[in-house]
Amino acid sequence: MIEVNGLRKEYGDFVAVENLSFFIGRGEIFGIVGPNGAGKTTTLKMLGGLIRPSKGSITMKGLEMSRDPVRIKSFLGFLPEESPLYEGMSVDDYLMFFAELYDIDKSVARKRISDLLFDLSLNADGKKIGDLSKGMKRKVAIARSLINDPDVLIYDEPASGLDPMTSRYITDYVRSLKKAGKTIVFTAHNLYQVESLCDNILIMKDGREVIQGTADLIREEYGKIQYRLEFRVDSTEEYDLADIKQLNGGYVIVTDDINVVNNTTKWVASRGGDIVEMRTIVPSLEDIFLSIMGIELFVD
Ligand SMILES: Nc1ncnc2c1ncn2[C@@H]1O[C@H](COP(=O)(O)OP(=O)(O)OP(=O)(O)O)[C@@H](O)[C@H]1O
Repeated sequence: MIEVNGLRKEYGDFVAVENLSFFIGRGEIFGIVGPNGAGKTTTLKMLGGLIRPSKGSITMKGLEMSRDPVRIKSFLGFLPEESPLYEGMSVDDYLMFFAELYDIDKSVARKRISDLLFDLSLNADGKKIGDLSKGMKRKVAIARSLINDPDVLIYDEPASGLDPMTSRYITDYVRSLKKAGKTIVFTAHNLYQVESLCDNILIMKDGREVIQGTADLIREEYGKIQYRLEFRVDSTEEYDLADIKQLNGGYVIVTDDINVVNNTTKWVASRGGDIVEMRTIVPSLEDIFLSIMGIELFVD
């Protein structure tokens, strides 16, 4: 459904996205995660045809974005990170306004709007958009992204910054959109959300791919079982088996090598020290993500 090859985006001298390639099958959910500034929004904007890549190609349903942007946009639904809404309009008028932009027949639009409001549990009671809660505004933006009944949805952090209930609701709603056959690309900061929703995940850092694949593949590649050994000895001056950290008057090592654990245990015993605790840790996707980002885990 979507094929991206060698995508690059420069802003002046700054390269925001570099050599990104991926493939998304019909009806799949593809999640892009990465720290602030990783290039996620820039990537989505290129996918949405809002900005032009400096290099590389985007193909959707066999159409090339650089050649057929208008045709592609007719089957796209784009949800920006922050959606400017017309605050003075009612929800119905606002959605009808966008339906008209898409040239949708009035009676079809009316039915679609009423279905969307029902599906999203969005009862605005005739209020102006400006008077709605943050979660309701997000739902209005989602409804707008669906007004043309698109096949492909590009959602920038659809559920972030919302209360847990609305966030959960939107996550479940995205899942139901997949069931309805939509292909979805979205960015998120919440790794649990990504893992629960996505068929494939792309982790980005500094504009580049770190890894992509299923959550299981990422776990296999980066999520080796870790051993955490905490011990006490008088001095670690002669210890050179692993990186060592001081903690609570003792020492800790974290390693994926069981031999290091065994040899450290022997070394501690030979120095007359004590093992305080030995445990194994199966990293979650969140742990893997943080460790890819260079954050040291499991030491404390
Ligand atoms: N119009 C622009 N001009 C110059 N630099 C830009 C522009 N838009 C984005 N950037 C830079 O490109 C980099 C990637 O930005 P982008 O918004 O794509 O990151 P992101 O991964 O979406 O971050 P966040 O999680 O904070 O939304 C950042 O360093 C950003 O400052």
